[in-house]
Amino acid sequence: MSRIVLNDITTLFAPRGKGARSKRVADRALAMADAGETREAIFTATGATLALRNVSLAIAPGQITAIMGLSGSGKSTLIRHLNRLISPSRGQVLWDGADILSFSEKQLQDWRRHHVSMVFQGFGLLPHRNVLDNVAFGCRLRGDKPADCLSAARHWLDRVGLASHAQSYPDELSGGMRQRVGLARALAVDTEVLLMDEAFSALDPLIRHELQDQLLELQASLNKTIVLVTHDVDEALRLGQEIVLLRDGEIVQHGAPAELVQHPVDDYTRRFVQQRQVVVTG
Ligand SMILES: Nc1ncnc2c1ncn2[C@@H]1O[C@H](COP(=O)(O)OP(=O)(O)OP(=O)(O)O)[C@@H](O)[C@H]1O
Repeated sequence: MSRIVLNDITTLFAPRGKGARSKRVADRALAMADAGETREAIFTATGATLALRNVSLAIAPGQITAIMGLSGSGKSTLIRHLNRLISPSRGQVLWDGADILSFSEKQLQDWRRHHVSMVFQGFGLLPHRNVLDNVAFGCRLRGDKPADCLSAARHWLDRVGLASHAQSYPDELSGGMRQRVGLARALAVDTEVLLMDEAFSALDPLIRHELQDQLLELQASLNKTIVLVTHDVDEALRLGQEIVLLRDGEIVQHGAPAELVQHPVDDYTRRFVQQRQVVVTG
């Protein structure tokens, strides 16, 4: 059963402003969204961007879910709801049935440290700490014993093929190596859920491919719940066991890769998956 569920999420980014005015704008934009107005119409009338509209999604446990869609379709906004980096204007984000939007700051911090980690596109490494300390960082932050964190860090550095670079600093590594460090750091925290926002996008195609293979190899034994955002249809189809296709903030289709390829629900989905080069069977 899914531990993490988005329940009818609608998210607006209102123009900067204060108090009553800002609330009036948000209410008007929500009313327009409910009336089925387009994003453009809502933006023109209110200045608010409708990033997600009525998104409901149960994340498959122990599998890789790939969120794909064009630029601006709402992918990053969606994944950031899963660890409450962004809160919706309306709707619920449930963890084992409890709404994480009602968590206190302390509960939220504890929950993130124990259950959900994130790998970013920009690597997010600490420049003044060596690779080993960077990998151990999330585990240390959680308050685990330093020796345990270092031992986990060594283990994961070894698994991503960077054991010999433990004492290097981030600026001494290539982009691909830095992303491996980011991945090792997320794995060293050993959370059940791993969020990856365009984690491989900045890398050149060959290295990207290599890292995708590495992720698949690791996942074969880890069986983590992984949610990854990508605008690259090949990456989504290679890695995802479940694919969620977004358009203009709405889920157009959600299913297994073969389902999207063989039974696209509309022309948009068909055109999207037709760009692929990978072979999808099943
Ligand atoms: N902080 C923000 N303030 C205002 N608008 C925002 C903010 N973040 C995102 N948006 C808008 O919300 C919409 C969805 O953005 P989002 O970043 O989720 O899309 P995306 O699919 O991840 O795009 P990309 O692939 O280009 O990163 C876009 O129209 C974007 O301009």
